[in-house]
This record gives sequence, structure tokens and C-alpha cells, in this order.
Amino acid sequence: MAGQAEVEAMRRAVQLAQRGAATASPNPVVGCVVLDPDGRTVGEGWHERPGGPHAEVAALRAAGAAARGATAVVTLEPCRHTGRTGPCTRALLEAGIARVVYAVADPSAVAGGGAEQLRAAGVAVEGGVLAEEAEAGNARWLTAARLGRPQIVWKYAATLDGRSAAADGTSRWITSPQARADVHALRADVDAVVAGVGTVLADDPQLTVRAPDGTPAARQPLRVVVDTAGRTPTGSCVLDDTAPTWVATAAELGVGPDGHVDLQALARGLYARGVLRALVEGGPTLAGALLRAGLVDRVVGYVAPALLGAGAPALAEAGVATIADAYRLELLDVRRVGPDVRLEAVPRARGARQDEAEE
Ligand SMILES: NC(=O)C1=CN([C@@H]2O[C@H](COP(=O)(O)OP(=O)(O)OC[C@H]3O[C@@H](n4cnc5c(N)ncnc54)[C@H](OP(=O)(O)O)[C@@H]3O)[C@@H](O)[C@H]2O)C=CC1
Ligand SMILES: Nc1c(N[C@@H]2O[C@H](COP(=O)(O)O)[C@@H](O)[C@H]2O)[nH]c(=O)[nH]c1=O
Repeated sequence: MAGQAEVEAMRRAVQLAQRGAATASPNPVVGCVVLDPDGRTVGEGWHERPGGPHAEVAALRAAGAAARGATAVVTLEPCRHTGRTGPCTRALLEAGIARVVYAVADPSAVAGGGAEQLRAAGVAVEGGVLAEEAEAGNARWLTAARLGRPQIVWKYAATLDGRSAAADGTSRWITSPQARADVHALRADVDAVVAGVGTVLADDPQLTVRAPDGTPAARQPLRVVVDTAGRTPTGSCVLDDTAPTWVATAAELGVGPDGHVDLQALARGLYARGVLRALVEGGPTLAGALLRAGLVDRVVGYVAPALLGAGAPALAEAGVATIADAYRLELLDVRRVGPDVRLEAVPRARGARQDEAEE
């Protein structure tokens, strides 16, 4: 059982971890406190940026010789892999740490298993201390690590009758400037903005984060065009130099069951590029295919009080033939944005009706 001093040290380590909140991505935030056998803090550290020292290494450096026989209290299970820096398990062993207390297990295939390795080397190891607090501070990274892919948010803009373009293909603009500013806040909060080549051909979108006056933000997410045969025209706005762009083709990723880009490979490819959360901005065909592939974790809909009566629906074929197969979602949030309504929802298990789900 972790003693009082260790629990307090973990609380401190959770705070320290947050110092890396703005800079650690795509790495996790991690904090570490080294306690001597009397429970006194002899070193503190946190992970600041990818390529920089891990929290354990920073704390061990601060502790110096006092680390021998001491306890390392760390918010994430120490890694056992060599990435840009060496494994933390080795650093802990070399420093002579006698006991390791961690909060959350490392779910990643390459880095996980550190606890076992330390135990095998004779270190006393205890996990799960203040796990909830540490988990909350690292939710984005942990979700992606457990899935082995980014969290995928599908955003669409539609009229009250559920259309995302008019009969002639025009769709600028369905929603208000206020709603579109909200979309730019969504973009600013993700690592990639994804669209199908159909949207690129129809809209020539820029897919960047911009202020209302058009000024691009300093930090831009990766732009991704899902484009089986590489039809993205040279000169497309999405290929300008405002932000990096990945044109994801079948030549690179292979084809999925429907003959287009393999979407599971796309998801893994995004993760490999450090994308922890991706925003899919259509169009309806790609959104339907992602839903079928089980690759939509959250939906954000902007609904404008307008009617079209004809034109493309917000969502095309998604593998639903009968009402029992409908995707049912749990509504998390509904609010007005200017004249429009913004809805946020998460998919539930297929086929679960609202009334059944409430029983
Ligand atoms: N209001 C809104 O929120 C939005 C509206 N729109 C509107 O939607 C329309 C464009 O729709 P749409 O053509 O459906 O656009 P999409 O962006 O969904 O592009 C569809 C294309 O993506 C490519 N693709 C690559 N891999 C896959 C895959 N695994 N599954 C499915 N498609 C794949 C396919 O072409 P290929 O196989 O050749 O690669 C496919 O034709 C325009 O009118 C635009 O204005 C678009 C976005 C948002
Ligand atoms: N029409 C429509 C949207 N369309 C989405 O925005 C993209 C344009 O991005 P950009 O060129 O960066 O401004 C477009 O290709 C499509 O994905 N979004 C909305 O919030 N409201 C709207 O009414």
C-alpha cells in the first residue's frame, strides 16, 4: 500500500505533469517526484516536449545521489523502450531506485511493460495510485494509445432538412460566421483536419485554422486528403504552404473492402504521425465510410435554420438498411451559436434504440 507521503507526492506529480500540457503532445504529460526513505522530496521532474528528457529522468537528475534507495512516484508507468531518449526503466535501475509508485499503466505496445521489467530487476512496484486524477490529466493521449489510433471527431454543417450542399453542389455557406468561428476553435484543438477528395474537388477548401479576418493561426493541424488515386489537383488550396498536408492514397495505404483508401490503415497512419485527435470535415461519402468502419468517436453537427429540399445529405451511405440498424448517439451538448444550433454526440452500440437504452 502506498503511504501518505507517496499519495501526496503523486498529487504533486499530477500537478507537475500539467506543466507540459501545452508542449508535450504527441507525447503524454508525465510528472515525477523522488522521495527519500524518510518521505522527503529530493527531486522533481516533468516531461516538457518530445525529444526532451522524460519526467523520471528529469527528477532523477534533480535528485542526484539521493536517488539511491529512494522511491520514484510517477504519473505514468515508466517506459521500457528506447525512443528519442533511453528507457526510463534503465535510468531508474541505474540510479538505484528501490521502489516505484505509478498511477496509470502505459497502454502502448512499444513502451508498456515497464512495471514488469522493474519487478524482475528487484524493484518494489505499485500501480494505480491516484489513477483517476492522473488519467484525467492525460485523457487525450491515453485514449489514442488504447485505441492505437486518434480519437476521430466528425463535424458537419447542415440545414434543418439535413442537407450539406445545394442541388448544384454549392455549400458556402450553410452556417453563420459565428458557427464557422466555432469550427475554427475545433480545428485549433486537433492535430489533423481530414477531408475526402470529393470535398477538395467541390469546395477547394483550405482546412486551416484562421481568425475571423482570415489570419492563419501560428499552430496549424496537419491537413489530410483521403484520395484513393491521387486526384487532388496541383494548385489546390489544401496544398498551399500555410500548413503541412498529407495526401493519403491507396498506393501508400492500400485499399479497404470497398475499393477506396483503407481507412484502418489511414487511422494508424495518422497515429504514426503523432495525431492524437483528428477532425473529419466531410464530406458525406467519407463520413459514411468512416462510420461503417467504426472510426467515428464523436459527432459535432452545426444545424442552420435553413431549408434546401434538394442536394446532398449530411451523411451518405453508412451501411444502414433498416431502422433497427440505425446508429444511435448519446447527446452530450446542445447550444445555440449565433442563429445556428450546435449538437455534440457520441455513438452508442449499433441498433440500441433510445427507449431501450433508457430502460
Ligand atoms: N456542409 C458540410 O459540412 C460539408 C459539405 N460538403 C459538400 O459535400 C460535397 C462533396 O461530397 P463527397 O463527394 O461525398 O465528398 P467526400 O469528401 O466525402 O469525398 C468522397 C471521396 O473520398 C474518396 N475516398 C477515399 N477513400 C475513401 C473511403 N475509404 N471511403 C469513401 N470515400 C473515400 C473517394 O474518392 P476516391 O476513391 O477517388 O479517392 C470518394 O469519392 C460537396 O458538395 C461539398 O460542398 C463537404 C464537406 C462538408
Ligand atoms: N459549408 C460549410 C462547411 N463546410 C466545410 O468547410 C470546408 C471549407 O473550409 P475552409 O476553406 O478552410 O473555410 C468545406 O470544404 C467543408 O468541409 N463548414 C461549415 O462550418 N459551415 C458551412 O456552411
